[in-house]
Amino acid sequence: MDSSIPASGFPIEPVIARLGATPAIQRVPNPRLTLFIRRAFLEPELCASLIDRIDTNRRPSTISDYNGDAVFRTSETCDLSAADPDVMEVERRIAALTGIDPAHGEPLQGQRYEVGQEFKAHTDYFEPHGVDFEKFCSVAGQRTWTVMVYLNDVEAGGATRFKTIDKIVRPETGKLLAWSNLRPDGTPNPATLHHAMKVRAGLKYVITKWFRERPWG
Ligand SMILES: O=C(O)CCC(=O)C(=O)O
Ligand SMILES: [Fe+2]
Repeated sequence: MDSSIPASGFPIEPVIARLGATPAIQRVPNPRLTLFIRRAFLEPELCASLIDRIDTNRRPSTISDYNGDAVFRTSETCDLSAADPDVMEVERRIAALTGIDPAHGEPLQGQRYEVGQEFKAHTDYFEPHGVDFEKFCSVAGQRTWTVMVYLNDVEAGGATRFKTIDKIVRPETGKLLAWSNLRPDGTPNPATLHHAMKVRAGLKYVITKWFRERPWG
């Protein structure tokens, strides 16, 4: 572990410096949001193996702070086993990339979208004044960083749109996205708003890893 990186990923500057110095990573140039993209972070074989896990173990996705829209998030979710060697390999690589302590991470999840499924515009941080804040954040605190990896090339649709900064990221096998949900001053950043747009043809698979202010377990 790199001792210069805060275990939680906050303050964000040391993580930004580390990611910024990583070969093959690009930072999306925008003053309002810290967003990095790394293509081909995971090789196709590992992605395929994770897709198998997600296919066999999925359940309907859920949301916090229910907003009355029953079709806000229509995808399926898979809780990936921390004892699975492929999952352990992904965890190890995310830790090596970011320097953030795995103890501050929620268990790795997979998400699967069929044609017509989406996750409408949302933020990954929990609304500090939302009804569910206590329930989701009393132990581990707020979400600091989001790391997600697309596991396949989607035939049509399924891009991730960061509305506020007008940036659209297209799914591609093994492509990683990492962003800070917090601003440098620690407040949640509304410019992280993102929409997993409807898949138009084929299937879409991603994995998501969320880091917290305090240890998870
Ligand atoms: O599938 C995507 O493109 C984004 C997924 C996402 O935003 C989430 O699971 O929180
Ligand atoms: Fe999200």
